[in-house]
Amino acid sequence: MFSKSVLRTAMFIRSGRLEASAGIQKAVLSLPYLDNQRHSSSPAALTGTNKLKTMDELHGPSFMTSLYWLFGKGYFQITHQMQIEHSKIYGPLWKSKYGPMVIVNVATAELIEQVLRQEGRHPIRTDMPHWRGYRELRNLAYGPLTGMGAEWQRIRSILNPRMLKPKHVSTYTGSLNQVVTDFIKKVEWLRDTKGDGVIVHDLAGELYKFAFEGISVVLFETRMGCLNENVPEETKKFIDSVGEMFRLSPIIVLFPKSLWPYLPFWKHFISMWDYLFKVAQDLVEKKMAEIKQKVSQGEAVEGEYLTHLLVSEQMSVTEVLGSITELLLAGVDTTSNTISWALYHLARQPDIQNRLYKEVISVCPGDKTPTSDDIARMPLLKAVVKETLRLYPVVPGNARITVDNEIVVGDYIFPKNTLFHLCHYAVSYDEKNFPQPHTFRPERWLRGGAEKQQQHPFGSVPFGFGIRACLGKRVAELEMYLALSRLMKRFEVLPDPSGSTVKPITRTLMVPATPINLQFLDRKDQ
Ligand code: HEM
Repeated sequence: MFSKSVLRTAMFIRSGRLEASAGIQKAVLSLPYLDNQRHSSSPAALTGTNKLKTMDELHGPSFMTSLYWLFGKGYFQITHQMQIEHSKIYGPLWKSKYGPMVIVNVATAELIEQVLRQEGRHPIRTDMPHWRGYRELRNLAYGPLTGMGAEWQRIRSILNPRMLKPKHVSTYTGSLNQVVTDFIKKVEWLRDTKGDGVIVHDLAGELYKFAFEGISVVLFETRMGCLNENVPEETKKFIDSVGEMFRLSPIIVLFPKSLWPYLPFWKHFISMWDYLFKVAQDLVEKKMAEIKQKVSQGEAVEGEYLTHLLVSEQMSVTEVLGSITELLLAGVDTTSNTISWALYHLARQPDIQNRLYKEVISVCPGDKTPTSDDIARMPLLKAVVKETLRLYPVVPGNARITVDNEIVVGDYIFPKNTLFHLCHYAVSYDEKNFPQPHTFRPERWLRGGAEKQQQHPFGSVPFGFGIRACLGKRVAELEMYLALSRLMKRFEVLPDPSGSTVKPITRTLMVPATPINLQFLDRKDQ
């Protein structure tokens, strides 16, 4: 099950034919599966050299060539496609230069596994100077997205249990199901009042409000009214601010920090962050007032995520605010876009949709709403989500900086602080990993299938891997499973009659380039 090339490299180091530093030896030799494997040659040996190459020897586009690809050839918004094109030109490992920044691109499942398995104790995605810069400017705390080092680890250890432990996550099912009920009503209303009785326009936009309501109910135990007929102004502004912040982020980071204050959009970027923190601050303050009131009346203080964080006093209020803001930010268009893409494909493949419908009604007949136990008995539903995330990895290219030690990747040795760009998108479209890679085929994920057994475990890792992996994975999955299963039960989903297709673009995250419009017909038995 583990990558052959990691093993080959590791075996090679072990055989003593390689001059690697003690740090690398330790990192690679600590791989748990090393002793079980027998491979005779390393990638270096395969190329006929016993010496690892250095980063200087790695080829790839110059700064000017990269700029030409981004802005001349128009790949700026489709950098995920650029991964595929560049891997065809340069092979699975290449170096891109962006001014003073050098990025090592990694584009096979084996090599991605190698990078991730050699991570140190405190992995870093990127140093996010612009996001961290805002927090420094306003004297705010870093959250799980922007935190680093031991401080990040401390925050994660406090945030993790109630986000990732199945016994805690399953307690969110009831409130999430209420949000799904309201979303179904909203779909009916939108279709009947604005879509000639059949169409819901801009489904991703509507699901964004659903996801915002869903994550708010988990974090704050509060309904935000995002699914009301008239969405509160504050929510609309929050949505716009997240969008603007994500749009400006990749542009700002291209400039040196000293120039940021002079950029025409820097003030706008700051004001967007101000608004995001303000919304979170209002919610935290509201919750604190509720807790104080309960305490003063001698009542027991019980509640979900935010209450737990505030009451347990493991974090200061400023730290709670920093983390909650980042959870809100990370937890909305990730899930909403995935649900949108899943419905987009199910609408185009009625056979899969019908099988899914049958699976759902056999586990949850009549009016029964699904529980986490029910979801466990819906393998096709899970496969649909996995396949959607393979085709549209929300984070199509993830970054990693190796802070703790030098690492060996393929035939190369990289120094500390190398910035890797893990090309997940290119890998999930590699037909060696996924035959017919452009086709939506959930069955490739079903257990027992021949294809499943051949898949490389790092072929599609949409939530990341290791201790820095997604904090909201379990909540996101629960939310997506509940929404999709109940939508399937209630509606037959068909494509937009205009026949328009939707492509993804990358705006920090991968999002639909144009609105997704779908028809929602009542199931005959409803
Ligand atoms: C379909 C839904 C989602 C996908 C595909 C997704 C994917 C990811 C990925 C790929 C990462 C980076 C992992 C790494 O670097 O190895 C990440 C990080 C993160 N995600 Fe998610 N995510 C989703 C939903 C959510 C939700 C709902 C939340 C909040 C409740 C959330 C909170 C976070 C946070 C806080 C981090 C940063 C963790 C850290 O750096 O320690 N995500 N996510």
